[in-house]
Amino acid sequence: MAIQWYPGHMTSARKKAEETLEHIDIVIEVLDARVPAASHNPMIEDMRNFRQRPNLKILNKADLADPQITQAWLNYFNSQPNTKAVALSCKKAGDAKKIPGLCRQLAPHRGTPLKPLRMMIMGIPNVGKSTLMNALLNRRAAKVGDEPAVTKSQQRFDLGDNQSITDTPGMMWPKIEHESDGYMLAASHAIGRNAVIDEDVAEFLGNLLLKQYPALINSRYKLDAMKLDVQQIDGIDLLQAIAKRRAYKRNDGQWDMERTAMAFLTDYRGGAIGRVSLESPKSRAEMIALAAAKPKTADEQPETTTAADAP
Ligand SMILES: Nc1nc2c(ncn2[C@@H]2O[C@H](COP(=O)(O)OP(=O)(O)OP(=O)(O)O)[C@@H](O)[C@H]2O)c(=O)[nH]1
Repeated sequence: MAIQWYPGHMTSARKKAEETLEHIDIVIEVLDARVPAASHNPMIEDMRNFRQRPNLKILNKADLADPQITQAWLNYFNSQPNTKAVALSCKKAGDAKKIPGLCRQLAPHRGTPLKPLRMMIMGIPNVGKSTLMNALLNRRAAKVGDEPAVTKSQQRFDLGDNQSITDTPGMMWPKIEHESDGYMLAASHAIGRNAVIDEDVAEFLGNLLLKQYPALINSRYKLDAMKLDVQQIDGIDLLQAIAKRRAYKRNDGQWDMERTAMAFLTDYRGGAIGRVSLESPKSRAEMIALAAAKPKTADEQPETTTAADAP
């Protein structure tokens, strides 16, 4: 899949974030609770470690994620040094209000008139940074939209009580190592439509959800009424079944798979299928072990000098 996910404005956003971090006490990294590892930007980790700043990880959109898997992720993140993790839904009134208190626990020496607590929200596009910001401020200070890269520049706000918070634009990193991460990010809308083919993303998502949540898929799309066995079909079969059930046809009489893919992705993004997570700490560890065991292609091999090359 060819994904152009590193537009120029993200390079300047990264440089600006590096500068601001010097004057920040806590990094609040917002993740998508349905894909907490895939939505973690390793560049943020590098910057944070360089400045040795503690880290509050917000597993946001927890209202859309599988609660059991979210708990497994919280256990995993909370076992990491200098890190605290919480799952919440920024859309729920009150959830975001817990954040300053949690940050104070990570930086107990801050939050006085002489040493205010300076927090900074970071994360990839569309994970809910601006929604969180607005919930903290009780007003629409930052623009929100269900598409990547709505926020274009940093904004700093005074929260009162010797606390300030800086919102940053969504930041991606130049090379996504695992292809499945690219698909998960596209499904969750961190990567825009112009970078990926919706039908490929929908097929990937269909395969994954059929395996992990067959009952939810069956119930949403009434597959048994179409005499389809949810255990036996794949992502393409699922999309074709949705196209037929909803009678999505093009003018030339063919099934409209583009419209079907969009409808399926919209269902997932809005939670219409149910509460689902695309990865767990266990599935993540398995995927990484598998990728490490896979022989590298010629492109991925480090350059080596063979005896034949020797002078
Ligand atoms: N269901 C649900 N949706 C959420 C939650 N938080 C944010 N959203 C939605 O997710 C979409 C993206 O939210 P934003 O706050 O604009 O995300 P952002 O991270 O600021 O995005 P960029 O500006 O692209 O970096 C919007 O449609 C929000 O309404 C949540 O906790 N639950």
